[in-house]
Amino acid sequence: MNRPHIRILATGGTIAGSAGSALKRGYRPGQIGIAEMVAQAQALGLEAELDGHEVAAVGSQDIGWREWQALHRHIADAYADDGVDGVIVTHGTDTAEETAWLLDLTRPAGKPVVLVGAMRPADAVGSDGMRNFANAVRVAGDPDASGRGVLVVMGDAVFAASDVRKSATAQIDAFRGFPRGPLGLVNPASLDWFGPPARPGDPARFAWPEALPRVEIVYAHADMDAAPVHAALAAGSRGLVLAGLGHGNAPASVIAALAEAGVPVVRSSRVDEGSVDRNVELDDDGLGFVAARALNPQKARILLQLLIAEGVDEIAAMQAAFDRR
Ligand SMILES: NC(=O)C[C@H](N)C(=O)O
Repeated sequence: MNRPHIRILATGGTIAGSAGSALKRGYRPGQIGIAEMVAQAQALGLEAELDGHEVAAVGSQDIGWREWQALHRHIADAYADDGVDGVIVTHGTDTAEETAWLLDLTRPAGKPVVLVGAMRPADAVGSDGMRNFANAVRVAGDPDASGRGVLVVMGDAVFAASDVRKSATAQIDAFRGFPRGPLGLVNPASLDWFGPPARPGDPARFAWPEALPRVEIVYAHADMDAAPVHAALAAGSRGLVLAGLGHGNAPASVIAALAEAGVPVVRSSRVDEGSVDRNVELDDDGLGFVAARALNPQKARILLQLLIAEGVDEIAAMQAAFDRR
């Protein structure tokens, strides 16, 4: 079999991070250039041809619209290039789930697109970066990875963009999938999928938007008032996501302010696990809210931004998009 040709799009993150000493805790993300990373990977003898582009060199806390536009364009170029079999995006782990989900919603489920990061910088004792990278090469080069949407490879597991979430601040095993766990397990020598691709041949769900509208997340807590809702609206938010208590709840004064906000409101939860469903403790039909279902607040925000950008304004149509995920 021919060796797959994989395009690496580098954005920085801890996978390219350096502390300057194996024993230092402090480090800076995005220090190792793509040429060096590709050379290190090739020295492992991976069965793939790699070419690299540096899209950015930042911690993913600084990733946003500019980098997303560039990634989307580079991935479209890779799709159009018959010589490229798959794409890897090296990315910080803090916002990997948001980038993966945005790309997943705006790209057809064709050639594999795999995000990969690391929890420890490249020069740390027991660094996970090169192992995760070698795993990502195995996934991106596997024809069976296509038709699964954008994937995230971390900690020897492969996750779907819709499910993946960072759920630990520092452990190597920081990523989980909800409601589905991993789609497969991977190591540098082997890859096992737990089922066939769910979306073979699926087109993109959304066209790439000209801009993303401002959507704020309101984080709920005990003894809260409606000031954050008013502040978000004053800042020009065109939609709101509630990172709610439990099943997407908030104190009565906050719910009243959300119902009167005059912009679409999606109820999600600050709790890490479980779905937020319609009309359970709150009358979503009467209040005009959308239930985020299994999407966490940061991913609900991206979906709401795309819906608003596309001109969708009916609550039922928005709810249908969240029901489908
Ligand atoms: N582990 C990491 O990659 C964290 C880093 N702050 C980033 O997201 O870029």
